[in-house]
Amino acid sequence: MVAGLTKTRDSFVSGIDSIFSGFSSIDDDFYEEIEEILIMGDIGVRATQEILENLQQKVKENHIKQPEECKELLIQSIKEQMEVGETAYRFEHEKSVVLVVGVNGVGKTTSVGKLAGKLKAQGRKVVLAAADTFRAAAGAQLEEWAHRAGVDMIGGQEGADPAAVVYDAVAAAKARKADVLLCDTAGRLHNKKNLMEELKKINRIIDKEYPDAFRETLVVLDGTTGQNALAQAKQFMEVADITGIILTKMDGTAKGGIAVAIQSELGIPVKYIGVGETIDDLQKFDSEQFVDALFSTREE
Ligand SMILES: Nc1nc2c(ncn2[C@@H]2O[C@H](COP(=O)(O)OP(=O)(O)OP(=O)(O)O)[C@@H](O)[C@H]2O)c(=O)[nH]1
Repeated sequence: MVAGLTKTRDSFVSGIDSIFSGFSSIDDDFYEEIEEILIMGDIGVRATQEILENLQQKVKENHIKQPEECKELLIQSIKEQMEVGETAYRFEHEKSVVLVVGVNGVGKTTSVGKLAGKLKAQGRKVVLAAADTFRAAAGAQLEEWAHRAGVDMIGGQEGADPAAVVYDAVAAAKARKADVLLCDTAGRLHNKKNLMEELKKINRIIDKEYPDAFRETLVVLDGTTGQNALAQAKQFMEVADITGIILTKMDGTAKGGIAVAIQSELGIPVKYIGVGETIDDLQKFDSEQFVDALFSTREE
């Protein structure tokens, strides 16, 4: 878990450790330094405030006097900020349809491929739907991933109706007795109304043709874009009923704290993080492990 988060961890650990060793008493300056480091790590203003309030309360309750003694309490406060319910991964174990949305370039197709590989490795039968028919290469790219993951893919011609692709894919998933149907859908945000209509149409088809399937809609966000990822998530929430987040490229950023910000601000769990370009580089997002990894000083 530590692997892939090195950049974020390095910026966090050096900053946080210098506060704990650099202050001799717990005062306003001490809390301001912590605040600055959390915000620099892209944890976001709101989450940072909540974490700090929680920390201050813990310091009071436990009659803590020394800054070094605050480190564990800070880790605990961040973990509490990030707690996710047990049911977050229900779709992995049930007959389900997963719609994956996200703008071009964030790593949507790659994430669908990785998720297919992960589910296949867990013994699930997966069918992919290439419902991003807007871009010529998208289908071909997903086909490569289907091959890599060893799963079937249903596609359509460039410019085909994405809902028609989903219709065919639902039929295939039923016929092949698939456990999970993963749909790579379009993510054009410049025309919100069209995108909303497209997603509605896809949802109507699934409701009608596959009513007993559990439903999940994941938005893919590029973790290196920091607060922009948060803004993008908000826009997708306006057009779809988002149930989870895949945060990609976490290996390429020192601002992994964005995971905390997104989850706190939106109230939607980060379910996976991407930490590289290969099929194995998708991890289930475990907030406890994530926070431990951020604060770990272990060598890899
Ligand atoms: N380092 C790193 N690169 C990633 C990760 N996820 C995706 N990428 C890379 O990001 C680039 C874009 O990924 P795609 O999957 O093509 O992105 P997309 O959102 O599907 O975009 P389009 O295919 O253009 O619609 C590719 O070069 C991927 O290899 C990740 O977790 N870490």
